[in-house]
Amino acid sequence: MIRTQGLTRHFVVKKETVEAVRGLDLAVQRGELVALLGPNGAGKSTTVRMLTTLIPPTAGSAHVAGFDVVRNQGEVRRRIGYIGQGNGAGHQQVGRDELTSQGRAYGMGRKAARARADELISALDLAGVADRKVATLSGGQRRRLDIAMGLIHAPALLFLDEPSTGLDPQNRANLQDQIVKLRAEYGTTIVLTTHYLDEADSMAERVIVVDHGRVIADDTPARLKAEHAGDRISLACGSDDDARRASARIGAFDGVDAEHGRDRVHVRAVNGPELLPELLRRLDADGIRVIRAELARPTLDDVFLNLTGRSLREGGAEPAEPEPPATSTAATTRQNQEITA
Ligand SMILES: Nc1ncnc2c1ncn2[C@@H]1O[C@H](COP(=O)(O)OP(=O)(O)OP(=O)(O)O)[C@@H](O)[C@H]1O
Repeated sequence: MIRTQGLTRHFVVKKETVEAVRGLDLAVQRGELVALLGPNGAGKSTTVRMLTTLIPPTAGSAHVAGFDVVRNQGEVRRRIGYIGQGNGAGHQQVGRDELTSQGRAYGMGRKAARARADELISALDLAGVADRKVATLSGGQRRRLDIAMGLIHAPALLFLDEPSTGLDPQNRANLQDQIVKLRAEYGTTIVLTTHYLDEADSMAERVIVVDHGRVIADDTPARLKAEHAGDRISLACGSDDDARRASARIGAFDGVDAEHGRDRVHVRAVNGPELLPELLRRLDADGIRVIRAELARPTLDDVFLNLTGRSLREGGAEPAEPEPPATSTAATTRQNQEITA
């Protein structure tokens, strides 16, 4: 559905070149729900704007729905829907009329446009508000109307640029449910950009992590977390000596990293839920006292932190916190230093 090769976009601002997107190679298959995840300024919107023909690439190429985004703009536009960051519907218009007009603008007959508007109003739970002026709708309702506008011509591919930015958590969760339902109902391929980690994690089958205009990881959320982050186990031991012995014992496990600092042991592994009871049994058998054990499953933020050394918090990537002093008993890797960060 999407194929790009070396897709690049520069902007010149006051004689300085901003390399917004640097040589992106992407492939999205029909029916996928893909999230482009990255901090502010990573190049997500610029990528989507090139894929939707709104701006031309500086270099490289992109085929969307089978057509070149530069040579066949019209063909691409007919086959895609695009919901940008601003609201698309006119505020003084009635939602249902806006939808019908949008359908007419895509060349649909009056009857067909009305029928499609009715269908989307029902699919997006807008029945109670579709006959009100857009200005009177809540942020979440307006965003759903935007999505209906983008789907009016039944595109095979829908781009959503930051669909839930500005919505409160409840409206955000509702919108995410609606998008997943729509996708199941219509089989639309969906590419969304987000800097909400939970949004990418819960909705997308595939997350493409973008940083400084480049793809730095591309996989399912589960595999990204298993490969680039792992589970973290934190043990509070009965004494500093217990922690030192525990760390040495755990560090000998295959594929497990352990560090200790005072009476604590920090462990990193891929199979935390299965490993933790086993660790506790072995430490107990060795007479090592563990007072408290905590298990933390990884997030996509941990993935980003491991890949870049920065944290992808809502609103931007920040430098990681300085690490507390720790002594490693396993092979020291950058990842296991970050366990304690
Ligand atoms: N029209 C423009 N003129 C100049 N610079 C631009 C323009 N559009 C984007 N940029 C710059 O390109 C870089 C990438 O911006 P882009 O909007 O693609 O990032 P983003 O990942 O979508 O960020 P956000 O999450 O904040 O929307 C940024 O440094 C931005 O300032």
